[in-house]
Amino acid sequence: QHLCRNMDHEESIYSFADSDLDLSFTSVTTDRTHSARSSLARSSLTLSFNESRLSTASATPSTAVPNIHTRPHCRHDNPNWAAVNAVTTLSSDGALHLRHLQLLRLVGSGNLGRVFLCRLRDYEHANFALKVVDRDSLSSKKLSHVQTEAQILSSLDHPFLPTLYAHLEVSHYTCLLMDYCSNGDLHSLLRKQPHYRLSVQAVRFFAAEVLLALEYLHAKGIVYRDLKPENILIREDGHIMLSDFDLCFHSDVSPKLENGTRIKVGSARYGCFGDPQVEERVTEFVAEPTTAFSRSCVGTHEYLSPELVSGNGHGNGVDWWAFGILIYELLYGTTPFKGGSKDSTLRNIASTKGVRFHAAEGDREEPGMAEARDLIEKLLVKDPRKRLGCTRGATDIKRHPFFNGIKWPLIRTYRPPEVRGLTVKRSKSRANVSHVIGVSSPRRRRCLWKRLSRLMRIKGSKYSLNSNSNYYSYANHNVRKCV
Ligand SMILES: Nc1ncnc2c1ncn2[C@@H]1O[C@H](COP(=O)(O)OP(=O)(O)OP(=O)(O)O)[C@@H](O)[C@H]1O
Repeated sequence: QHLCRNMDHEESIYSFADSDLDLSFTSVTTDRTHSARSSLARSSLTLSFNESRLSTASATPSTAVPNIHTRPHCRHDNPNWAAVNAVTTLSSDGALHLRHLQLLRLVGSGNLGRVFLCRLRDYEHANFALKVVDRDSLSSKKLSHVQTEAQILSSLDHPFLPTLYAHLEVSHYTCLLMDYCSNGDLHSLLRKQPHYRLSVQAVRFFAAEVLLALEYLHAKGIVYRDLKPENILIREDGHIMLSDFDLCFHSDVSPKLENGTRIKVGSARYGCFGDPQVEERVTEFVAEPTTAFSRSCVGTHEYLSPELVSGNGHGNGVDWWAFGILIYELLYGTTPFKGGSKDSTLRNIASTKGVRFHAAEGDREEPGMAEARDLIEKLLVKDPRKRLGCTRGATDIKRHPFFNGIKWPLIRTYRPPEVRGLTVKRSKSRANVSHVIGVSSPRRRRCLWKRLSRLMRIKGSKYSLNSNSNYYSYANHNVRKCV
């Protein structure tokens, strides 16, 4: 074992070579800031009736095979890629090895493995998360989950999903190098809020980002099946990253362009700020895995949909149900069908009783709550055939009044809401903005905002905009036609 330990500010830093490995890391300190997942985190269950999983990829050998996932997420403005590329350029076989990594601390452990904060040697500014799975300690079923996760991770390219920088198979360990989320998970953040509740504006922000992540997964035919606040990590910049793909299943999807959908738009005569709404027929892209089917009962009790509980088979609708539960929990601090025990929770879900909203006494109705309740009711429809999202996916959900005003392509540039316990670092990197809106430099961005502000002044608006404005400034004022 080649571990060199360097105690620095009570932080253990480990550098190691690939040979003679012991990655049990029993002596590594745990992250105290986020203490990984809170002890109240709910664990996922897996009960297989007739497993239909992704075909599993064969293990990648540890050496001599380039294990870097350079495809499509390789953007020059991502400092993590720059660091990985620099290291692998100097590596004799062009591959990344464990010896290139420095483990800083343990950030959490789950069913399958442990996750460490780490850096590449000599690249102090690029933080990564390394998920280490000891394959020898896992059942064949859990091993298939690891392979599912690795396979899905390697196919993702979305700002609200993890980038897999490298996949290492070393001895009996599988190591996945991903983006590190310094703000912990949404479940821990929720527990820091009064009554475990977030404001409507904060919920709208997080839900909108989760919706985009689910939309992307579904467009690839991936049904996620484990949506819950514990699996929504928060990056350094306050934007989300959905994690934990071991319970996903894969299905075919046939993307379609649908003509003739009627949507309400601001009238051209009134420009950005016109109240009168006119209807317009639009062509929409719909990519929803409506034929997805699995019988495995997987997920987390409080988030299981009725069709999952019944065990007669389920499809894409389980994610839209869970999305409804998520919005409910973020707003109300608890889940709607929770009972005194796991069994009674499952009974409540399976019963014909609909969702009920528990307002705490003395609660003032926040603007947006009525829309939120309406959306929740439409998502928590027990019959998946009638549930919002099940036929046309996120396309229909995005149009719900709860999300009114959100400029979906710009959401990556919105400033995250101010939430107790959330420390947001404004990224100076261009990657922060260019991924979605294609504005390639801060200078160009400033120009865009200047032009936008000028345009708004011309239109006689009393509102001013700047690139740091919080997203709900946009949400409240319809600037649709201006951008
Ligand atoms: N990229 C990351 N950045 C920061 N923390 C992370 C990251 N990935 C995972 N974690 C934390 O590490 C812990 C375990 O991670 P994860 O849930 O992926 O492991 P797992 O073994 O798949 O767990 P599960 O039991 O949910 O299947 C969690 O507390 C999670 O919040």
